[in-house]
Amino acid sequence: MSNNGKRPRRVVQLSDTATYVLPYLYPAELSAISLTCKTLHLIAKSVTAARSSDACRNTEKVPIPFINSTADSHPYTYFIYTPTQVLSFSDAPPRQPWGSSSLEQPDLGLILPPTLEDGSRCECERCDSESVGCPCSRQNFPGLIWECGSGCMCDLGCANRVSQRGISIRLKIVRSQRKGWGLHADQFIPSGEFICEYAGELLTTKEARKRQQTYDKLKSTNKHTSALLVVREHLPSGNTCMRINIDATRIGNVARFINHSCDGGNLSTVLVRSSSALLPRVCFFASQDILKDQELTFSYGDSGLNPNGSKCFCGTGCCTGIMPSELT
Ligand SMILES: C[S@@+](CC[C@H](N)C(=O)[O-])C[C@H]1O[C@@H](n2cnc3c(N)ncnc32)[C@H](O)[C@@H]1O
Repeated sequence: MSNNGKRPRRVVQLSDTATYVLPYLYPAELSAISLTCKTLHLIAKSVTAARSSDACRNTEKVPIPFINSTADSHPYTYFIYTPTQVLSFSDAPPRQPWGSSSLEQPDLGLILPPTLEDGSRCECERCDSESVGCPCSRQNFPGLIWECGSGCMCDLGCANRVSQRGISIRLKIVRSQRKGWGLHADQFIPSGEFICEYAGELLTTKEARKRQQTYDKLKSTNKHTSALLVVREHLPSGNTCMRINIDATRIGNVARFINHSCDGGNLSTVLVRSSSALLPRVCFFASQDILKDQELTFSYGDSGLNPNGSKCFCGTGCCTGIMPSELT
């Protein structure tokens, strides 16, 4: 026996440990550590290559790469990936290695029991014919869709769960000089196709206002873009409006890269409600046929609301020249 009769010690290589630890680092930490030695430099380089090859960190059905052929050399934008909405983190969000989207949060789809409506029956092909209260039997309105959810008898294969299966169309995140990153089609997308959810941290209005103020200050440095979306749902009574604040700046999905277009763009924003879920999810569907390489855009709102907003470069015939921004 070697090592004076003791059990041989496992030699932990620097490269083994670094390969495990470096994917957790923020970009500034990664670049600092890559300066320390050749081994760490090579590992940091491979982490950067993995990050820029798939913004979704291997968690969606298809990779969504960053593509930058402008003069600046940003290989990617760093954010924590979540495929769906999460409750807000008051402190810094947890670190996340590439290839993981778990944020250890309660399942927002299970907050409320399903609302049962007497006599309503599920009509989708997967649900049990005896199930009641299934959203299949509810009426969709413009801008609102009812989908089956965890309160139904069906599984994710149900035809009435289109927006719950993640992203399956080919997309890419392309950098432009004036608008920064933008989400583009990497295949033909027919009108009506589900694109993706607007995933991010769900904020109270108080927190949303606080963060918007911080983002507005940071924006003046020209180095920071934020992705705080405010959507209002008009409740059936007609008198009440529910405000949903989703911040994808620190934690989100690729919807955070969708730029504004004054002509309304080629995406429609739809609220999707499902059984057992307290809050609707904000989802994007193609509002027209979209060609490969075309940029995906939607209207952020009415630019007349904030005449001091920043410059718009949507390039459409009806461009107002000013980006809409939420007056919080
Ligand atoms: C939700 S982010 C979209 C992704 C962003 N372009 C990026 O690089 O991360 C919103 C920001 O993108 C930029 N942006 C979006 N649409 C734009 C437009 N039509 N013209 C100029 N800038 C735009 C603005 O800086 C805005 O604050």
